[in-house]
Amino acid sequence: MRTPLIAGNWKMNGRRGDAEALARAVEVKVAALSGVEICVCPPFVHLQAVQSVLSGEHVALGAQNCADAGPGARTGEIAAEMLLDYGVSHVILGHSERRAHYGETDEVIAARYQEAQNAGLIPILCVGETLAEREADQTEAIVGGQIRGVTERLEGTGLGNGVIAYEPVWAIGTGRTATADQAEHMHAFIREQLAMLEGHANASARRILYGGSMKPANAGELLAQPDVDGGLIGGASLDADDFVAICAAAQGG
Ligand SMILES: O=C[C@H](O)COP(=O)(O)O
Repeated sequence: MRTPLIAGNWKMNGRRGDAEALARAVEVKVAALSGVEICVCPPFVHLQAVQSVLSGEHVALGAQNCADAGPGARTGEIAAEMLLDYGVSHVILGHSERRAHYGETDEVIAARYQEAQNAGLIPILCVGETLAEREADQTEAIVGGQIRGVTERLEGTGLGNGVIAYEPVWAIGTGRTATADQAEHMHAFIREQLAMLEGHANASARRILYGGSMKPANAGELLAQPDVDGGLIGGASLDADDFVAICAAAQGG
């Protein structure tokens, strides 16, 4: 039984006051929900402000990245263990925006994943193909390569307690979501790949989230798919009502 996880990726949005207000609204509105884990991932500089308005009972706190090495000479980076001081439990890694704008490779993403695991954080590893790759019939090759490219570099614990997020790049922030069939096909494919890498028991226990223009209007159908175990939500996570409606759709899903 996989408990669904809905994670809000606030990306690089909002000033401190906006972050506090959004977190406060989410905290109040999700209190009545059950059977779903909920996490919000504000920008680093707002982690403390958001932590201060969350009770810790209903909404977990996530970061949007962590460093590929321990504390030391890494200007501009945040070490995984530093996040622990702010009550952070989850960390998004390998988001397509990080891959595209900052050149993050599977190698560096694996190093970040290892650091996150060593600090006791729950990594949310993002994978997904671009539109050109999909149109060239390369979707499975790309996504399978991303999964292997990180998993095969991890020591000892493998993926551990991590979560996978399938995010087709062409669906991110575009309003064009994958159909429920497209999402389920790729989630089942990812689970097959995981089974080969870490065995059936681990693969069937691992949560695989969908991300890419998930909204209240399409969340129910996507989350009803057997291999879709939650969502990584961008735009809709900036509106408390929309985000909570998606969380409600995931209850018991
Ligand atoms: O991390 C979240 C994804 O990039 C999805 O963003 P979106 O919901 O705005 O399409």
